[in-house]
Amino acid sequence: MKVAKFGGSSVASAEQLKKVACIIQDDPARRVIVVSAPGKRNSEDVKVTDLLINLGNAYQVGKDYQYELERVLHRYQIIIAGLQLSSELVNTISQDLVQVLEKDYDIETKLEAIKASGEDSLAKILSTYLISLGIDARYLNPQDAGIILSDQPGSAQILPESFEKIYKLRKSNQIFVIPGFFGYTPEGKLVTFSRGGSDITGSIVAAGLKAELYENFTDVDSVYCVNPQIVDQPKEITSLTYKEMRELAYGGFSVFHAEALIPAFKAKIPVCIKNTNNPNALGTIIVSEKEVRGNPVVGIASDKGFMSLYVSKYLMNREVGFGRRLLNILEDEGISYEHTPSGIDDLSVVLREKQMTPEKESFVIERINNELHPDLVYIERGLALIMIVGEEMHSHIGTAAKATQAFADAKVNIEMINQGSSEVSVMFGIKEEGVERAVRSLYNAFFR
Ligand SMILES: Nc1ncnc2c1ncn2[C@@H]1O[C@H](COP(=O)(O)OP(=O)(O)O)[C@@H](O)[C@H]1O
Ligand SMILES: N[C@@H](CC(=O)OP(=O)(O)O)C(=O)O
Repeated sequence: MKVAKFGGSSVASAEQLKKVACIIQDDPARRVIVVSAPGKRNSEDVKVTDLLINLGNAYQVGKDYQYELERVLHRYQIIIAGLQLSSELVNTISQDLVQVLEKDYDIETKLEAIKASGEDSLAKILSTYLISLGIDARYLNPQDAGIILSDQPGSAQILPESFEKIYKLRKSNQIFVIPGFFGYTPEGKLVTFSRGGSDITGSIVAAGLKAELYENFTDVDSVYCVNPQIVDQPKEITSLTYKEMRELAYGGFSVFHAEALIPAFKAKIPVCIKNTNNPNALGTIIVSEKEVRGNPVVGIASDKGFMSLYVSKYLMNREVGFGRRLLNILEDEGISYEHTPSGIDDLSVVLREKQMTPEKESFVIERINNELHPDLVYIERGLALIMIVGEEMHSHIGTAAKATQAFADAKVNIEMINQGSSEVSVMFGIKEEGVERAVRSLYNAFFR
C-alpha cells in the first residue's frame, strides 16, 4: 500500500487534476491520497490558502467579504467545470464555507476552519472526479481518518494515539482521498499545521498505515542539490537519508516541509519525491541509509529572515545560569530560538526575525539589561543561514575549508559558523544580500 500526496501545484487546475487521476490509476497500490488546496497556476497567481486567509482577515475586521469569497469560489468553479462535474458541487462547497463563516465558533477556530477549507473542498472535488471515472474512491475527513492533533492552532503536532486509528483504514479496499494540512484535537476542535503542512499529513498517514512508500508529488523532477531558483538546472539528488533531508528542509529546501519527515522516519517508511508533470522520472528517494557517494556534501540550503541577539559580558563563562536566564526571558515572550553560537564572554541567540516584533524587542533588551547586566547587548536583523549538508562530511578532511574559500571567492563575509555535533551539517550566518552569490559559489566548489 502506498500513500500519495499531491501538493498545491499538482491540484491547481482541472488539467493538473486529470494528471493526478492518471497517476492514481497507474498503480493500484496508491490507495490513500492526500491533497493540498489549489496552489499557483503561474508565478503571478495566488494560492487558495492565501485567498482564504484574506477572506478570514476581512471577516475578522468586520469588512464586507463578498469579493474575497467570490475569488475563492471562482477557483473551484473553473476546476469543477474543467472536470465536467455537476455545478451542484460548487453550491455545496459554497454552502459549507458560508456555514463556517456563520457558525458560532470562537474567532481563532473560525479562522482555522476557513484556512483548512481549501484542502477540504479540493478533496471533495477530487473524490467526486475519481468516482465519475468509475474509481471506487471516497472523501475521508481527517477526523474520521484518525488524525488527532495538539491544540496549537497554526502549528499543531500529531498525538501518538492517531497512528493506531489510522491503521484501521487498511481494512477498506476503497481509495481514500484525505484533505491535508489539518486535523482535530481530542476535544474535536479543528487545528491546522504550519504552512505547507499537507506534507506532514501525508507522512502521518503513511506512518499510521505502515505503508510501503510515501510518494510526495510536486512540480519538480527531483530534489536538487541546491534551490533551482538560485542555480539554473542544478544536479539532481537521486537518494539521501532522512537526516540529510531533515537538515536541508530545515535549511530552506521548501520542496518538503521540515517537520514532515519525522513520522515516516520513525515508522521507517521510505519517502519518494516525484513530479506530477513527469511521473516517469525516478524522483528522489529518502531512506535510512544509503551507499557511499564520495562527495561529502549532498546539498546546500539557504534561508532568509533570521536575526541574532548578541550578548557580551566579561566572565560570562563563570556566571552559573547566565544562558538559562537569557533563554528564560525569550521563553516568557513565547519566542523560540534556532541556534546559540557562543564564545567565552559572549553568546548569540539566532531567531526567526518575524517572532521579534519591535515591542517585544525593546522589552527583551530592557529585561536583559536589568536582569543580566551585560557589557553589551544588540540585535542584528537581516541575516540568512546557509547550510552545507551531508552524512559523509564527518569522514572528510577539508570540507569546511573548501566552503569558507567559496564564501571568500564570492566576497561574502561569514558572520557566524556552527557545526552541529552530529557533523551532518555546517551552518553559516551571513547578511541576506550575499545569499545568492554565496550559494552559487558553494555550488561551484562542491558540484561543478
Ligand atoms: N532543493 C530544491 N529542490 C527542488 N525544489 C526546490 C528546492 N528548493 C526549493 N524548491 C522549490 O520547491 C518547489 C516545490 O515545492 P512546493 O511549491 O511547496 O510544491 P507543492 O505545490 O507540490 O506543495 C519547487 O517548484 C522549487 O522551486
Ligand atoms: N495549502 C497549505 C498547505 C500545503 O501543504 O500547501 P502546498 O502543498 O501548496 O505547499 C499551504 O498553502 O500552506
